[in-house]
Amino acid sequence: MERQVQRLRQAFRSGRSRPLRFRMQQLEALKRMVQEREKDILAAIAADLRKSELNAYSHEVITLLGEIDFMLANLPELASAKPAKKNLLTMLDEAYVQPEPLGVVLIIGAWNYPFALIMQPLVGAIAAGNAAIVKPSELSENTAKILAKLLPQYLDQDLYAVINGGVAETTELLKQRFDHILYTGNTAVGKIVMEAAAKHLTPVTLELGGKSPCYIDRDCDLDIACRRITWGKYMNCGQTCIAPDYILCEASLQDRIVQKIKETVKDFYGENIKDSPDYERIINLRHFKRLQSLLEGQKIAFGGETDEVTRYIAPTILTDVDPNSKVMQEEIFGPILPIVSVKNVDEAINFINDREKPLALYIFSHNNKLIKRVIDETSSGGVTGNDVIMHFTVNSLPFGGVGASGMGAYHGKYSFDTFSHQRPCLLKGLKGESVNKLRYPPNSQSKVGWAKFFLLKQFNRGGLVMLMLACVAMVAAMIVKKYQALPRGNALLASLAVHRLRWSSKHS
Ligand SMILES: NC(=O)C1=CN([C@@H]2O[C@H](COP(=O)(O)OP(=O)(O)OC[C@H]3O[C@@H](n4cnc5c(N)ncnc54)[C@H](O)[C@@H]3O)[C@@H](O)[C@H]2O)C=CC1
Ligand SMILES: CCCCCCCCCC(=O)O
Repeated sequence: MERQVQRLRQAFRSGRSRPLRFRMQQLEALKRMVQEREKDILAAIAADLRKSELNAYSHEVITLLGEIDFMLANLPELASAKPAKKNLLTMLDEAYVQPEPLGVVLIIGAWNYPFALIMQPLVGAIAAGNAAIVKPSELSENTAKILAKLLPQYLDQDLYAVINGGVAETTELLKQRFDHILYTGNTAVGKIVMEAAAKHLTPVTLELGGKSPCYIDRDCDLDIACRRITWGKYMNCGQTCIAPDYILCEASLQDRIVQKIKETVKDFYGENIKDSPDYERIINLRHFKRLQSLLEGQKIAFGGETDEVTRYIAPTILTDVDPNSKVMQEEIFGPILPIVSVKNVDEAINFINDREKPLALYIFSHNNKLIKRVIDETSSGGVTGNDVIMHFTVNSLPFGGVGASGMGAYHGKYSFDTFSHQRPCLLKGLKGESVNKLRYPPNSQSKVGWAKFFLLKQFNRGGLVMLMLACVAMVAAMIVKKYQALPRGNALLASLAVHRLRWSSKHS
């Protein structure tokens, strides 16, 4: 592994990944891979999650293609140097921020959207000019295999590599030095990743999980709210990091919500949910058993059927759920939807704030003021009002967690920034020592006064024009005085002193 990382580092040092043309070619190749090998990719996802090819395409390919197109269209602007505002001391210099690639980055993906969670960060890493190693989840083994097979066929093999394996291989990989790590997965492993990264002072983006609450206000169209919640909760069999984890609502709404979700489930998946091509399965037996144990002792208002052989768990609703019960202590990550009663929105806000900051927060209401209030008085990775999941699809919004749900963000411009260093550049000439004298020792009260003037004085547009005119006048005066042997710097300082005196009298 060490040799592999070294190989990538050498390729990165050759500078090959930096030119925009190269980055665009690699992104085009990635797009071609998705288009030409679509059938193989969808089949692998289908095999891992028992997902229909149509759903695999909708869940994992569409947003990825959007992300690649975004980068192709915006890369020249994203990668360009941005001029920076200057102060009086650097007025004649060049100041700009130049995004630069970080080096060799590591992307560790989770199994629940096994293709997108590797590919979408990879788009950002390539766009920003890095070399990258990707480590797909071993639990979604078919997608892991297809990634290892296809990526080397389409991408530069010295700069981009796939490493497959489980805990042992990832542990070994994490011993290597990377320039950034983007990890997607559970919080416990997130801590392991951060600890390993700390040994090399490697910055991390942690895309973690959590319990994303969904508050339904009394003043709301329940039909629409329940349809959207049913979609977001049961897609991918509830194995979505931003799925609404539980519902908070007034007790009087509970039965109507159950009824409406029940009807929607029938609309979406038919009478026999097991036969629906749109209803997935739990990834493995360990997660299946974990989910089964969350049902113990609960009041099941709908669903609850399970089948261990096929790892099927029916869309399930739990009512009158005790906030202290197990199902409310951990992220559910399955098709189980608890409803917890609260008296009003104040209690809902307190309920949310009493717990770890979630990855997503959903609020359903006709009342926009109430939605804004809940946003203002809580914290979460992201928010969607009157819908679920959809903020994930807007690539002008940063996607990521806060607090226990993660750190850093990606998607669109934010992916580019995550994998870049914003390098401040100030290019000065070798002239102007007479002014520089002011910052060289020995220091004096007068020099401090000048430093304050040069570094703190703010000019508005009019002031700037006046200063320019003053400078032109000074240069003219210096030419005239050239023969009087007055040092240039002194003439300049003499004129600026007028400005400084006026300014100092206001700021002393
Ligand atoms: N914020 C986000 O964008 C997303 C977050 N998630 C969260 O991920 C969780 C589900 O994923 P997991 O079950 O964790 O996926 P997982 O079991 O696939 O693990 C994630 C990655 O960590 C590696 N890993 C596992 N144990 C490790 C260890 N001891 N040391 C080093 N590496 C190790 C795995 O090989 C895998 O590549 C949920 O909490 C979910 O909310 C899932 C998808 C997206
Ligand atoms: C149009 C719907 C697209 C849904 C994609 C949802 C991905 C959620 C993130 C995750 O859990 O990895």
